[in-house]
Amino acid sequence: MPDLSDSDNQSRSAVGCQRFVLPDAELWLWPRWLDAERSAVVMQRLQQQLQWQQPELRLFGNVVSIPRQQVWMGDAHCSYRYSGVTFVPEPWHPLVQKLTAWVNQQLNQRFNCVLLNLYQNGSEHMGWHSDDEPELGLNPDIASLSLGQARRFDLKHKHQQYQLSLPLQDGDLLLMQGPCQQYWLHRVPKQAQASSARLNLTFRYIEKPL
Ligand SMILES: O=C(O)CCC(=O)C(=O)O
Ligand SMILES: [Fe+2]
Repeated sequence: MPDLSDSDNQSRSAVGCQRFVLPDAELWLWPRWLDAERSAVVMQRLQQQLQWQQPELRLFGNVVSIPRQQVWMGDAHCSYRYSGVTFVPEPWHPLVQKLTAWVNQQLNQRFNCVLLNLYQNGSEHMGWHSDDEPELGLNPDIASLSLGQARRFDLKHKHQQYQLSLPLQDGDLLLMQGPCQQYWLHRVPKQAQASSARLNLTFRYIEKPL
């Protein structure tokens, strides 16, 4: 088992980090932030050890299962409501907690909850949305770590003709900053040629109520 605390990952200013300055958003990408060996271990353990769920959501009046599996995890106060359903967080899995601490240290963040998404193959996907739930506050920073099968991550501006696609590969860490969630949508589209599983973790911060 690779020691996840033995990090030689690059800091934010290091070579290898790509910065995308967009209208109304800023993105940072650290390709291969997690090396292939660590990534494979993390992916295998989390696939096996988490209680993956496929909740039903109400979308435009219809009740449908989400086209992927997910786990909502974090500090106890981090309940999260979207599409008419409230998700109470699972307690921290030690490996997810370690990754979160690691991301926080390297990105100078204080993420305290994580949405884990498991896409078994290219037919599983996530539609256009913004992570703009009120719990996250205005202009939240959101980091996303991708493991396994490479998938396309699309972004499009809500009011202007801007679009962007990033191929997110095994081990890549992406940070969305600025008013990205207010002005942009993002999605993971279906991709027929993607035959194996991808696990994605999005790190978020929810303030503790007084
Ligand atoms: O799987 C991904 O890369 C995107 C996940 C995402 O957008 C989300 O969890 O809100
Ligand atoms: Fe999202």
